[in-house]
Amino acid sequence: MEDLSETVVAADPSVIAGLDYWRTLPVAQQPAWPDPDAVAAASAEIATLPPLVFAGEVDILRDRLAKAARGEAFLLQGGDCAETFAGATAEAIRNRVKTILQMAVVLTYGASMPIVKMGRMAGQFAKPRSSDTETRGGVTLPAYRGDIVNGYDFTPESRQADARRLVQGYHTAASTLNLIRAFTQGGFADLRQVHSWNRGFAQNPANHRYEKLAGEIDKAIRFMEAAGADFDELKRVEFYASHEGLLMDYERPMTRIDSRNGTPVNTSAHFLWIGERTRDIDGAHVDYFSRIRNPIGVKLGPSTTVDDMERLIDKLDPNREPGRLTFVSRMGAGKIRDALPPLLEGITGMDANPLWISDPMHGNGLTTPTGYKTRRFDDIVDEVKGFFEAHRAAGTHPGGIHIELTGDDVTECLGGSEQIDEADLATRYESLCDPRLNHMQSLELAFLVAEELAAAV
Ligand SMILES: O=C[C@H](O)[C@H](O)COP(=O)(O)O
Ligand SMILES: C=C(OP(=O)(O)O)C(=O)O
Ligand SMILES: [Mn+2]
Repeated sequence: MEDLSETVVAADPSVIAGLDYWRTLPVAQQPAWPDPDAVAAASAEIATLPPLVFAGEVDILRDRLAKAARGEAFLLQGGDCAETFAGATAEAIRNRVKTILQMAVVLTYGASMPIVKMGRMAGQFAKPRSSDTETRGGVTLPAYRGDIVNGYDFTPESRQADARRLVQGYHTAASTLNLIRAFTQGGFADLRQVHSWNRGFAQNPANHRYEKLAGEIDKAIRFMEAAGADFDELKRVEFYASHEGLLMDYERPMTRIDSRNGTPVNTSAHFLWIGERTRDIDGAHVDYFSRIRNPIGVKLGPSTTVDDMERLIDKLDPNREPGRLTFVSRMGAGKIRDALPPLLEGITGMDANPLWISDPMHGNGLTTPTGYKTRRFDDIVDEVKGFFEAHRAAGTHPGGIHIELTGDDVTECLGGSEQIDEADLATRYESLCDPRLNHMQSLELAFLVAEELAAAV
């Protein structure tokens, strides 16, 4: 009979102490909680709740990302800038998952390469801000820092940080992830459903192009099935959850010890990234993330020096473990061709193997005279092109893209073949933070990236 008993390894006390070392360091971008006892109680409650992801899944993802770093796969990471509690509806979650599945099909088909699918979903609730406050009509209040911290309504009550939101964040992440798992494990993501993922979306040129491609895939599947191939393996799709690891009063209590080997794993998401504003090498975030086993990302903006990058590699990936470290380049279309090549060259002598992905969103923000935060689709495309060019020149692998998107027909980014202009932004602008590509713009971008990828492999 099979022995089902597990060897349970307890954590070394110094490992646990290390997980709290960040508390002695400068910690950027945390809210001013008015009631520290309530925060301590919420964190203690979260620490007793079940993990949202398992250490074994995290390890599989690390292998997938290692493949992407070697140029044998490509990471597609996308979702809201700021998920909201009210936005965690079945329809919105389904539309986002469908959009990512459709983009992944376009990329797989165009580049004949496995696509690692990952949502900025099920925990993307905390936001770093440029300013601690926001002023409207002469009134100044704390900035909105994401639903896990405070409310968006512009009143003193709503903008005050509220520790009860930490626990609500956990439960909203749990129900979102539950639905994602149902969609991706229950047959909905089966490649034989490739047509149905397009149902319900408005008809437009990108959809039309997608339909054509789906028809070709359908034909190929029917041919292979007739020839005896077994496609049941395609019923389930691996789909990973990720968010910015920002809010320490949430991330620390979600950290658990893997009983199989005594190492700490953050169980709030498979993958977490450190933002551009919190990647200080001597700061709390980098220290905490250096101690957990999940694959992690670091955003790199245009001011990043080779020295910054090298110190991050040594601190976060001292053992040069394949799949452990992802650099998310977010330079801006006007800067990437100057800012990325020195980093790609600088790394050659380091025996390091990070995955490089492009976030073409965060370096391309602009505010219209009417006050909308937006981005131009053309700048986004141009930055992606600059990212591929830099890798081509350096002989390194362009390993993925990181996109703010939604499956809904919002009007938040300018351009695309629908030609959204400044006046259109008011029609359907729903993001509480940064502008997202809508469904059609997301598909269009996928077709463009597929062309770049096909040329790169
Ligand atoms: O994704 C997030 C934003 O880029 C970040 O929160 C900064 O936004 P802000 O300049 O509006 O504060
Ligand atoms: C805040 C974000 O990005 P960055 O840290 O690159 O500015 C984000 O991804 O929403
Ligand atoms: Mn954002």
